[in-house]
Amino acid sequence: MTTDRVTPARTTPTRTTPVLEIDGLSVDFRLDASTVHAVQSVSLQVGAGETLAVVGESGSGKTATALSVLRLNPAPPCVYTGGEIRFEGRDLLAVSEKELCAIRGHDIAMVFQDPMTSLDPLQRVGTQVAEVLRHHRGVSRAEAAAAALAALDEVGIPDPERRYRQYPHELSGGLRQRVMIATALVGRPRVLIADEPTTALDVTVQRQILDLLVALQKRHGMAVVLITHDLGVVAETADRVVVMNAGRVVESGDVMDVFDHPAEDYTRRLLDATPRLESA
Ligand SMILES: Nc1ncnc2c1ncn2[C@@H]1O[C@H](COP(=O)(O)OP(=O)(O)OP(=O)(O)O)[C@@H](O)[C@H]1O
Repeated sequence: MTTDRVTPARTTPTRTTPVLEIDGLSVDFRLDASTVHAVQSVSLQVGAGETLAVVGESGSGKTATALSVLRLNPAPPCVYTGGEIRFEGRDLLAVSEKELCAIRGHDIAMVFQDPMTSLDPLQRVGTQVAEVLRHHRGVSRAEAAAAALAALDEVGIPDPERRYRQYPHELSGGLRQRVMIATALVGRPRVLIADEPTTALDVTVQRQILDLLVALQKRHGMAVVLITHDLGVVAETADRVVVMNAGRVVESGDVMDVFDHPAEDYTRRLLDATPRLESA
């Protein structure tokens, strides 16, 4: 039997000091004939060891918000029209491209839905993981290779020595996503932004990847921003949730509070569209 209520499967831990803070962010896409106000005065924050889920229907501005953190929205047509994104006392919308380059992948990393678009098809996967360290940490080739191998092992890739030398097309979707996670985490970022990291995978592999992300977060104490359509995933993995609609935050709070007592009709409708989850 299914009902329309999601039951969160875990309690919400204490909020920690924010590592990343988005404050009043507004983002437009200026097209020839019109302007899309994709993100409107969005504020959110995430602390070390905490998972913040960002949910909302398609087109609600989740990805545009996430990409803004590293200024990865395509400009043009993207224009950042307001707000601040604070990381370690710096406003990421104001720092130089050089500073931002040093932060990307090192302090703040991202994992996307489709690893095929993020991985270089012409480079061995191990080399791609190692490149992050070569680029950001300036370590020797041998050190980077050893760390990349360890990272492939850590994300649960079987026979990592062999996989290291393979190209993305030789790996399954699940293994490719593990490589992406290794690439994101090898630099030991303080913030991981995961945008629909399991959507392209089949259901059993989705579960494995989510479990992996949760385990890695616990081990390394990262702040995680998880963008997803799947409120079941939110109930199981996130501490707090931000609900977006039409570019705005309509509701936010601890997952259990928001899911048990949604204040907004929009949140209620999202929850109503989600099959019941059994408590763990
Ligand atoms: N590069 C772009 N050029 C023009 N419009 C864009 C661009 N990227 C996003 N938009 C628009 O901005 C709005 C927010 O899009 P966004 O991708 O952030 O939504 P989303 O909530 O992440 O959706 P989904 O869940 O489908 O990924 C949408 O109206 C979208 O069409």
